[in-house]
Amino acid sequence: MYALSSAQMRALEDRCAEAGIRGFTLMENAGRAAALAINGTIPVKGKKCVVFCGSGNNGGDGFIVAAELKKLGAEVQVILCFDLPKGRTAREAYEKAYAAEVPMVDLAISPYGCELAMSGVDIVVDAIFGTGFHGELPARAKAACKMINSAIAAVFALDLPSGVETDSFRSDADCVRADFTVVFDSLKPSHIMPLTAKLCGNICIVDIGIPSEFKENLTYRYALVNEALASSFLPVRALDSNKHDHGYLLLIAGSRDYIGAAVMASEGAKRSGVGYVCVASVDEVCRMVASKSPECVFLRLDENENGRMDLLSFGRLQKAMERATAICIGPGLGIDDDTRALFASVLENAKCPVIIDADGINILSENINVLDSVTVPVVLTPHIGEMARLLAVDSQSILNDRYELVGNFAKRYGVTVVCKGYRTFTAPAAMGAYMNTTGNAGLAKAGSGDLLSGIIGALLAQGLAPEKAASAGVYYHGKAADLCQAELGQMYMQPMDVAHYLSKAYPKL
Ligand SMILES: NC(=O)C1=CN([C@@H]2O[C@H](COP(=O)(O)OP(=O)(O)OC[C@H]3O[C@@H](n4cnc5c(N)ncnc54)[C@H](OP(=O)(O)O)[C@@H]3O)[C@@H](O)[C@H]2O)[C@@H](O)CC1
Ligand SMILES: [K+]
Repeated sequence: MYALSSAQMRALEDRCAEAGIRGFTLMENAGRAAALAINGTIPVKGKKCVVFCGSGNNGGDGFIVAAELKKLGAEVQVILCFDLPKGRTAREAYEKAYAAEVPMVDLAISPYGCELAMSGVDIVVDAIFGTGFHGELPARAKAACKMINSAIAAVFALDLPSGVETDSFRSDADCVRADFTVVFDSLKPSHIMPLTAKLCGNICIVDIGIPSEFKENLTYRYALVNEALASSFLPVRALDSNKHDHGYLLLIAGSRDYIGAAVMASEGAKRSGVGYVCVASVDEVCRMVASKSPECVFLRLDENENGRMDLLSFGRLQKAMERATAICIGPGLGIDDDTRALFASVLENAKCPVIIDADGINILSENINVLDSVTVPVVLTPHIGEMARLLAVDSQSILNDRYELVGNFAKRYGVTVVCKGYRTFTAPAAMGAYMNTTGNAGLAKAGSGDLLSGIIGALLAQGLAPEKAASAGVYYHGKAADLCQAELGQMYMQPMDVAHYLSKAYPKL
């Protein structure tokens, strides 16, 4: 499911106008559909309803809702938060409510009248601001939002809760906290981003008469990754295919101190459809992976005095790199001069997509500009702490502004970034974000990231575009964790258990 930005919504409105569909027709459709959605949730007949209207088109929708709710038998009042609408379309809507004899009270002139209107209210409709809102709520709107939030009533927001920005995921501290949001035509980015999504309550999307063909060629900026989208990204397995048709993942992972990372990454990879998993590592790691995954092939590299891969082995690695259709580097690698040089050589010589995880990310953050000379697609899978290191800021700054910071980083370096954490999201090199909908706190354990990098690596190796491999990988990793949690519980579950549940998570092809 995709979301449209406020600019895209405006462009659609313009396109409708060019096609002879009046703004007022869309507004009437929106208001009627919203009134029906409200009545479908809580039958309004005999109920006391208050509609807070702003002076823009969101307010215009509010006037239509007020007239429609009255028709449905509700006892309705409008609270005018600002001056009467100046725009022609919203003015027409106001006149409709006036003609329907909906009582109106002005917040600036009669605060007491507004309090009276709100006493014993059952349903509140928030039509103060919609997609036009930006910045901070003006004082009068703050007062209105406080009245809405303190009412013991069901709160329905029209399009967006007032005080929530459409595209930036910022919201005013006093914004409306809705129980339900009636969304017009399409989701907007803030409906799906976790911090603002929780302000919307339950979401109901209604058709307002914008022809669907107008949306066919839009470049979507934000996508909510659900089963339908994730499964549409998965590779198709031809009936007559053989192992060579399904890719060759070269997994450069592990060291004497971090043997398990390669075990988990290879487990994720081999359970995700790839034809070959080749593990390149020191002898002890190869032995351990072989004992768990006899299906893998191995490239044993010399071990240096720190128990890490020795740069002198790089010649042998290069041969495997020629064959690889994707490379995953980083899990359990450790950091020293050899692994730094090994990492730099892999980036320099890779001819296929590369996924960089864990210590690969830590090495990269020492000199992020090496990405400027990389010509193959790159996927990075940092958690918040690693992302902070990549951006050289503190973790709290990332948490405050993660979509913008990570999105700008992905664009600046031309890489796909999987920013891991609560509601992991994937920022492609182009623009926007894929918001994940699966996963739980049982994944907050060492090894989960290794498993994920193996899964994404396997999907990349099968030829998926980086943002599709990353967002589908994150989705099925999270779905497997949700299935695992349901049977084993968050305390007990381990990444290797999650790998087992991939069998139930992936669609049966
Ligand atoms: N797209 C469609 O097809 C359809 C859309 N419809 C409806 O239109 C809604 C969008 O309407 P809208 O553009 O008039 O903006 P709205 O949210 O009512 O705000 C009003 C004005 O407030 C202003 N403003 C902003 N921030 C402010 C601040 N901090 N403090 C003070 N003022 C501030 C800002 O003016 P600005 O400051 O930018 O000059 C803005 O223009 C949309 O959500 C949906 O409900 C439907 O009718 C059906 C068809
Ligand atoms: K609103």
